[in-house]
Amino acid sequence: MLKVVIAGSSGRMGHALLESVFADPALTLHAALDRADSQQIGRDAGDQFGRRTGVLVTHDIAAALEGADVLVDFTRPEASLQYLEACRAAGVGMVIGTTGFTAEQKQAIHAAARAIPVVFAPNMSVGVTLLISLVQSAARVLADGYDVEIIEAHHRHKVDAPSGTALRLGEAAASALGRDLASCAVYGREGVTGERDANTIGFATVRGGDVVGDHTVLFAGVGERVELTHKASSRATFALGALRAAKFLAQHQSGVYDMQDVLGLRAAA
Ligand SMILES: NC(=O)C1=CN([C@@H]2O[C@H](COP(=O)(O)OP(=O)(O)OC[C@H]3O[C@@H](n4cnc5c(N)ncnc54)[C@H](OP(=O)(O)O)[C@@H]3O)[C@@H](O)[C@H]2O)C=CC1
Ligand SMILES: O=C(O)C1=N[C@H](C(=O)O)C[C@H](O)C1
Repeated sequence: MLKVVIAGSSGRMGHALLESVFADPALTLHAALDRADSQQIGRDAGDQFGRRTGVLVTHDIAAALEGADVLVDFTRPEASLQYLEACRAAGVGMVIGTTGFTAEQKQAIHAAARAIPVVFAPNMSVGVTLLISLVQSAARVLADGYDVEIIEAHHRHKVDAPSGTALRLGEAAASALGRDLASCAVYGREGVTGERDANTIGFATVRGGDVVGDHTVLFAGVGERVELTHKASSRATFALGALRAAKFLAQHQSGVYDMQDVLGLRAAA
């Protein structure tokens, strides 16, 4: 049985992860972590599902990692980096689903992954992992005369924009087109913007209600458009992917992996 620690256990993804761990006989909940000031501290991690697990929610990271196999993190960048340092010190692998990292914070993840295995992906669903490959293929075919725009929609509670997935899709399109996303991205438009620069990749963000996560990559040419869309209807898809990543880590050495590695799609990318 793989012993899993869930960070951010009282969050939206924390709930989805706990449910998926309880449903998988190959996994056992080793510890559940939350903020020191969370009202969940000291309560049974199964309380919100009407079950008794014997695992009390804690903020003691070092104690939570004792004897653990993997930590799964869907929190905020500053919390993820604290968990990462503790995982590095304890020699425990980590699945990072959190989004919104700066370039420097991403470098810190790569540095820690010299010592421990890390799966780091802004979207753990099978569908988005496939979408990344489809976008790369489409961008190669539609390299000339097609404008690339990325549209994403999420629930009203999301704090980062554009979504990590939208940025990853933008990187996939940019690399297939031989561009650098940092210098060609346009994040929203307002006022007299002038005509569209053909070399840019545009991003548009929608926030509202309970949208789990929609992403469209639009290739707009003259006389036609190609739209590649993924819509998540349940967080279970992300949780199942993250737990698949946790099992993958148990078989791998140090390094940074993504969901293409976990799903064995790397060669096809
Ligand atoms: N890779 C993927 O497939 C997916 C990634 N995500 C990403 O996962 C992250 C979490 O999303 P979601 O579950 O909706 O967010 P929530 O806000 O619902 O949950 C975040 C959890 O992290 C905790 N947390 C926040 N800040 C800290 C901190 N400084 N120290 C310790 N714990 C902290 C929160 O505690 P508290 O409530 O007390 O603040 C909460 O338990 C986001 O970055 C999101 O973009 C989401 C879905 C899929
Ligand atoms: O915050 C969310 O909810 C999600 N965040 C991820 C992202 O930023 O890409 C993935 C998913 O779309 C849900």
